[in-house]
Amino acid sequence: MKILTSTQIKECANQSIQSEITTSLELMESSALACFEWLKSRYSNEHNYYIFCGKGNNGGDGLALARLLYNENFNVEAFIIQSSADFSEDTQINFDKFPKSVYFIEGDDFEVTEEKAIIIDALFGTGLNKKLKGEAEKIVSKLNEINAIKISIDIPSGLFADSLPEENQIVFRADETLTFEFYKRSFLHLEAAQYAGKIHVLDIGLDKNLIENEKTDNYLIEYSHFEKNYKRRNPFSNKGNFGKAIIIGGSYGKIGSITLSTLSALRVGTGLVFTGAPEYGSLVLQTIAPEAMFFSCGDKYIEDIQIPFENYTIGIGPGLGTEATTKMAFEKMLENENNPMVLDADALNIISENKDLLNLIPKYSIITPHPKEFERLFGKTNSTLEQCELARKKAKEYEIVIVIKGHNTAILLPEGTCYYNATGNAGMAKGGSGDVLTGIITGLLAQGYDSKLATILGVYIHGKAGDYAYEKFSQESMTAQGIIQCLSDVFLELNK
Ligand SMILES: NC(=O)C1=CN([C@@H]2O[C@H](COP(=O)(O)OP(=O)(O)OC[C@H]3O[C@@H](n4cnc5c(N)ncnc54)[C@H](O)[C@@H]3O)[C@@H](O)[C@H]2O)[C@@H](O)CC1
Ligand SMILES: Nc1ncnc2c1ncn2[C@@H]1O[C@H](COP(=O)(O)OP(=O)(O)O)[C@@H](O)[C@H]1O
Ligand SMILES: [K+]
Repeated sequence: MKILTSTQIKECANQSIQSEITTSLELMESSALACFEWLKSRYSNEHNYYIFCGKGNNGGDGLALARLLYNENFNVEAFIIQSSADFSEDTQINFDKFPKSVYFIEGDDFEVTEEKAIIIDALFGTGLNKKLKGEAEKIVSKLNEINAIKISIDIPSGLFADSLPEENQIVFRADETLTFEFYKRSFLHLEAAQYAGKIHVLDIGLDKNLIENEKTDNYLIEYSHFEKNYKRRNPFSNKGNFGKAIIIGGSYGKIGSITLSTLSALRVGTGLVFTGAPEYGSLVLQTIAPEAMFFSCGDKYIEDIQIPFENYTIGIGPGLGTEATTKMAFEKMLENENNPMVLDADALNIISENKDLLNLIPKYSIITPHPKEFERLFGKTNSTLEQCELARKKAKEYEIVIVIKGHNTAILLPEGTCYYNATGNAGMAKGGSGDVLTGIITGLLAQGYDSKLATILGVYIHGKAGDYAYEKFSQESMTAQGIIQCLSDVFLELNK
């Protein structure tokens, strides 16, 4: 899914209107209708709906929604922010059409009975031009204190689509946001996402051809991406058709991480998986992952990396350690390899201590830092959006794929595009989840997916398996091994 800026979204709406595909009033009605249908499918008319509206078009959506709810006998009260601004043209029409009287409010002079209350935030949408202050700030502050179900229309009031809020900025805190046609980019960054709650993208009937023509460098990964690019297994194939993944890592006390990566590479369909680890780990690896082959790279730590065959894809880093001999072995390996590989964890920590090594990373390799590892590699930034933009620059500069892991993992490609992921959950915020991702991406790369696809599909599958593990085991009880187990659910779904 494309992620467009608020200006582009407005442009799409304007063009739909100019080409007489729709009128602005019809767009408002269809937005309100989409919200109404969504609400109706989830909440009964036992609730009391308190709809807070501004005088712009976001408020118009709110007033049209209030009318639709009222006409179907829902309990609705509409509140309108008292301000010197006039209603926008369409909002005035919807204000006139609302059959009930409304409350004009200033500051905190309004009451909401908390029991069974649903607060709908239609104060400001994408037309907000600066931070909330004065009366608007007071209203939102009070709404944030009320104990009720809170739903924002299009975007939480006080938030911008294309930039992030500062600390202490007043923003409506929604449980759910009903956003129109596109994810706003800010929803994919922690600092803003905390205000938006669960995001639901509603179709309001904007012309899909116009959307198709809009240019962007930011996308959200969707299931269709996976469906379209997934390579089905030919019935006549043999193990030689599905690549050789070489997983390298592990050290004394950290054999578990390389075992997880090995199991993950096996579970995404790789033809042959080899694990290069210290001798110390061979028994564990051969017992837990008997399908993989083992080659020794040292005693307790990795000291020398000699890969005993050709045509392979390396994934290196989990549990690798940063012993002096390991660093040397790693550097030597980087000097000798030319094919794209996956670099994670300690492989990145070693590079952080010697930035010249960045230049040795083979083109189109994939690095998978979490935000702290990214910071150690490329420096501090003031926000996750700035970090993402720095990653875009670095991905271009070194011609590598950078995966910044987190709730909404961001993938930055050498050509300058960013793909965000929305699968996964907080049950994955545990040691070992990242090792699974390394194994998945290495396995896909080994099977002949190019670096871009291996990463996009890998990150998506990893989160999706995490979501299945959540259903099966709960967020608390799921483990990295549970994620690996649930990879089969993802592939079964795909093969249905
Ligand atoms: N473009 C689209 O595709 C569509 C947009 N719609 C709705 O329209 C919204 C955008 O509407 P508008 O552009 O009218 O803008 P908004 O309704 O977001 O806000 C504009 C109003 O807020 C006031 N305002 C702006 N910044 C303020 C601030 N910091 N403090 C106090 N007042 C402030 C302005 O004076 C104006 O009255 C969207 O978020 C969406 O809800 C939908 O109705 C239909 C389709
Ligand atoms: N709250 C969350 N929501 C979604 N995914 C998450 C969340 N927390 C962690 N993850 C995912 O789990 C993985 C954690 O990786 P990482 O931080 O390297 O952990 P480790 O090194 O312990 O395995 C990443 O892929 C990340 O995207
Ligand atoms: K809003």
